[in-house]
Amino acid sequence: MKLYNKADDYIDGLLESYASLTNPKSFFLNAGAGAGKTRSLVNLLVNISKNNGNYLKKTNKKIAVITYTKVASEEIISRTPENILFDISTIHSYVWNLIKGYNRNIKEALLLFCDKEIDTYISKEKLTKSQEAKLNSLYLKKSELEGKQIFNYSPESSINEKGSLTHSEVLKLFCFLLDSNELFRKLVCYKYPIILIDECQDTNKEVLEAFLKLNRNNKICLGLFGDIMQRVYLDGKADLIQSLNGLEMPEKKVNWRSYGRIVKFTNNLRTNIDNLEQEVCTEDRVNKGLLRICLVNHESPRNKVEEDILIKIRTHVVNENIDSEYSPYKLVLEHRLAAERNNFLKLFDAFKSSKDTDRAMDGDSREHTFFKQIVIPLYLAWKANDDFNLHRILKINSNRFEELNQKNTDAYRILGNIGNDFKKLLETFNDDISVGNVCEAILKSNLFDVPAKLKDDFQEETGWKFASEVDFRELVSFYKYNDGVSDIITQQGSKGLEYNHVQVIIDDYSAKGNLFSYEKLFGVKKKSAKDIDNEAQGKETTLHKTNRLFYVACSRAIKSLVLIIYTANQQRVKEFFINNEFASEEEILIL
Ligand SMILES: Nc1ncnc2c1ncn2[C@@H]1O[C@H](COP(=O)(O)OP(=O)(O)OP(=O)(O)O)[C@@H](O)[C@H]1O
Repeated sequence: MKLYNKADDYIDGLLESYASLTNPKSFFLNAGAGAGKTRSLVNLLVNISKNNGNYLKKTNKKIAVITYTKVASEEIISRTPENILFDISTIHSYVWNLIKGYNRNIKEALLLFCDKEIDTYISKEKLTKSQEAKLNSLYLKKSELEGKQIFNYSPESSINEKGSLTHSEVLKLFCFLLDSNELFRKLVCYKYPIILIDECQDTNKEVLEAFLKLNRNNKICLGLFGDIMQRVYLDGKADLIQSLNGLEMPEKKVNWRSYGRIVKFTNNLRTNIDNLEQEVCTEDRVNKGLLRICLVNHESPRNKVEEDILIKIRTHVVNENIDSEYSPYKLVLEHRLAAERNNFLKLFDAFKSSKDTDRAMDGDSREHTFFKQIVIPLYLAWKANDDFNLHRILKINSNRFEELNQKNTDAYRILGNIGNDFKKLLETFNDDISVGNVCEAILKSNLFDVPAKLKDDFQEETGWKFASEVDFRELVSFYKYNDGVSDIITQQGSKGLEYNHVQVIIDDYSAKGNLFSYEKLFGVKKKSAKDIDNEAQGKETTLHKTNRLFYVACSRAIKSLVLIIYTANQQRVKEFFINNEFASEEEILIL
């Protein structure tokens, strides 16, 4: 039996005592990556269910568990028994379930928000053209609101149906009601005596403040789980630690995810920030784990460099018995870098040309659903010569079979026609077909309902107009990436996940955003005047944000971590790692 680190064994019992229904104590479990925060949260749910399940059922109370993503809620739901006792959801679903139906209050609040905004414009001496336009749109919104009785919202949808509440409105309404409506506040406290929030460092700051205030004035248990070093979204509360007066602050010390070398490296990334130092979980892991830092000239061809690194590290991993195989996950800064490596760059650029790139890229629109549910499976079944699946997809999705349900139909003729149209459709498929050609062929076949935006007038602002000219294979690759099936993921998107082998791709030169700058972090690029100014005022700078993202990405690794850094100054980056004692000479490869 390998000796394991017992330093945190007492934590789950402590949380259980805090989550008492008679003597609740609110807490913030602050712990580094891989410390088992999510595991402690799930254990707490199991304990609550054991200790208070019957009482909660009898009184119709529940435990609220708020996660950052839907995937995280699903993960917790799958690991939790007696789900009936818990409301496990994202913040948007949770707050909407609480406020929906309060139509009169919602209307009053929205009118109030509108009036406040109108007042700020009216009080200005002179308005610019865009401010005038905004003011007019507010008057219009106000008059529409006045005639509205029922408010709708769809938490999971990225498409904002006309007239439905927006994501930020729903959060704002919740905070407003919690603050101003005593009955609503009482209802929340009665229904949810324990409210647990995972990844609280990234929870919307207004909502978190509202919960903290609720906790100060009421007898509930607010349980926060998080790591301030892993705040990667701008919406989170930057001064979280300073606002936790009165909360218990247990800390977990052990890292249950990574091997020793990686734990040492990620600990180093926190020095001078909060000095949180983690311990390795078992004795046999202490001297294990691989770290390599590959410094590459930023003008080098990406594919060739990365292929060479893959071969080199694979040989090392296998020969040194670190693992029997090496298939790393690549963590990149932006979708664009993933597109370059996953063969959908033209499609990415097409989506980038749309008015709302995020929406075009998120894969949630009606057009995306059409492709994902029908067209891609058809194309893949055609490529695989899979007759069974081809006909299955046709049967499930084609509207033409409805004709068979009518009286006195000639089933033989109808099925014959469908078969002919399907055959013609498949004949148009080929390896070089474009997205537009596929849509055209599907429209012509009259077998499926094609969304309006994909019909002949491909609409420009959605990005589909340019996408129509792109090779259909790019769309196939895009959906693989979008569904998380590919081995490339963004650094932000990797939060909460873990992989045996990780390559963090650092390439400021291919990334187009300016929120992060690794070259500044490594001292290759000078800090901007704004950075220096922010620093002097104790405010957050690009360097802080980049360091946190770097920590999140590196701490996903279990057995090996390889940094591939494209830089304008390999020597300077080397000095950064050596001088800070982050890595040794042998761990750095200049390529
Ligand atoms: N006490 C434990 N014993 C064994 N394995 C554990 C223990 N605690 C956590 N783990 C494992 O360690 C890994 C990390 O746990 P978890 O995802 O809960 O950490 P986390 O603190 O939420 O991490 P992060 O903040 O990096 O997302 C998981 O594989 C989990 O199963």
